[in-house]
Amino acid sequence: MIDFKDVSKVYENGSVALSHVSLHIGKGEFVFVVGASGAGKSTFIKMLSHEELPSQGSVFVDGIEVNKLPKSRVPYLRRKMGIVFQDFRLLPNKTAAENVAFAMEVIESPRKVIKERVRTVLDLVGLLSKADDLPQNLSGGEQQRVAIARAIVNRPLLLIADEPTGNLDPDTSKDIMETFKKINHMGTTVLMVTHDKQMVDLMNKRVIEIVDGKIARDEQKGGYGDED
Ligand SMILES: Nc1ncnc2c1ncn2[C@@H]1O[C@H](COP(=O)(O)OP(=O)(O)OP(=O)(O)O)[C@@H](O)[C@H]1O
Repeated sequence: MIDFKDVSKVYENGSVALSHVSLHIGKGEFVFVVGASGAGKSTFIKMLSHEELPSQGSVFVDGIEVNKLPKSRVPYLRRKMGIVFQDFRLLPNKTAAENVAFAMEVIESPRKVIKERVRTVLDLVGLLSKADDLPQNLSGGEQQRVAIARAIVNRPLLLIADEPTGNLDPDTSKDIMETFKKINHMGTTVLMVTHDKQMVDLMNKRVIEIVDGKIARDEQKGGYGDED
């Protein structure tokens, strides 16, 4: 699903964000990416969506060599992934259902399919009863559920989450994590950047730790580690 082959990233100002990273993530895995602030986690994720390109090495997603992809094919690559952010990023003047539907409208899905699929994913994340509510009338956890529904509505192979529980309390975070687990069990590969030690320790999944742009640890059924 994901392959990094000796990937380094040096930004224009000389910051070394990734240094000789090689790894493989298989289809259907659930992987946490942890590490201190500035370690290179966001850069790692940006390599997958072609938001940043490596200075050296190759990045493969579902057989596509991302670093060689022409700009015109980037939307095709991005359709393979759904992304969830810490700050939800919902459209404030659209309801929960409309926010989710929007992700299908932009790829011109037929209206009937949109209607059915939006209901299915809102049901999956447990928010069908709030389909017609605006984000401002939803709790943080509910807003994040809408964001997750939006990220999966086009059935991506890969779900990327960048600090998805960063703004949520521990109980809500636990519920959100259960939702990711459910989506993973349905076959979607999940890659999650987090500082949430409690969640990583609880989930008992693969943990990749980045320190100063290098993979310092790659452990199956790992914990968060010592640093905070
Ligand atoms: N656009 C950029 N231009 C220059 N340097 C950058 C850029 N983006 C990141 N960096 C640098 O690259 C290094 C890795 O940054 P990155 O954002 O990937 O870390 P991170 O682990 O995601 O941090 P955080 O947990 O704080 O989000 C840092 O030294 C950062 O200052």
